[in-house]
Amino acid sequence: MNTLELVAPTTQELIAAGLQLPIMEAFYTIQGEGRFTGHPAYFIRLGGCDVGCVWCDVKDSWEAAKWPVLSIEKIVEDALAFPGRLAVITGGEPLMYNLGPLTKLLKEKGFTTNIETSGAHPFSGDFDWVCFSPKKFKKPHPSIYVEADELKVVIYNKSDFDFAEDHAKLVNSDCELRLQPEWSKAAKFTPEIIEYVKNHPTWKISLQTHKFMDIP
Ligand SMILES: C[S@@+](CC[C@H](N)C(=O)[O-])C[C@H]1O[C@@H](n2cnc3c(N)ncnc32)[C@H](O)[C@@H]1O
Ligand SMILES: Nc1nc2[nH]cc(C(=O)O)c2c(=O)[nH]1
Ligand code: SF4
Ligand SMILES: [Mg+2]
Repeated sequence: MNTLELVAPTTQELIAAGLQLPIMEAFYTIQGEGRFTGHPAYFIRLGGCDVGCVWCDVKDSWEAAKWPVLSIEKIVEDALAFPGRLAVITGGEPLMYNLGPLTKLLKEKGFTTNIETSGAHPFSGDFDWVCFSPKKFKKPHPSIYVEADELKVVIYNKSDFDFAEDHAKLVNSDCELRLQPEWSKAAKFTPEIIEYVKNHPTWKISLQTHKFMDIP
């Protein structure tokens, strides 16, 4: 006699498959940074990051276990409640997860998909725009360099200009290059970034405009 045993997958297996993901928060706002500054967008912030930037503005996100695990169907259903159809996947570090199923479903439902990533984990997902923000605290995975549409380097100290140039050599020639002042050092570094961009015109400035507008 044949016995057919059906074992339900565990949460860990569903997360590994990218069918469920830990969600710290999701909110409809205005993209504050980079290429799509000013565009209305639905942000999906995944929990979990192992990069450890000393100046990270969302340290609460780091511990994945703190956040509820939702199915990708629920994540996309929640996004559909708002009129905008630009979805930004961020974190935490979103590439800690398999983003294939979530981005496939978002696109099936009519969303344009953008990602904010440090590139510290292997690339996954179907994205219309990849914003790559490399970090000294954990080396990017080599898979990010061909994917990046935008290189957005945070300037926290002087050596970050050289770090930015080193990464500019590694991305595609059509990748947009931006320097973004670290928020707490913005008063000190914004004037230097302005001079740098004027003297190195392949670069542009990105500001965290949502913080000036006092929106999420
Ligand atoms: C919070 S991170 C999440 C996505 C991903 N872990 C990453 O770092 O790209 C989103 C963006 O905010 C930037 N960021 C984080 N903290 C910042 C700060 N204090 N000042 C300026 N930019 C910051 C990151 O470099 C990244 O471009
Ligand atoms: N408005 C707004 N724009 C953003 N662009 C990137 C953000 C992020 O934390 O990934 C972010 C964010 O947290 N809020
Ligand atoms: S990689 Fe992103 S989420 Fe992680 S610590 Fe750095 S800025 Fe924060
Ligand atoms: Mg942010």
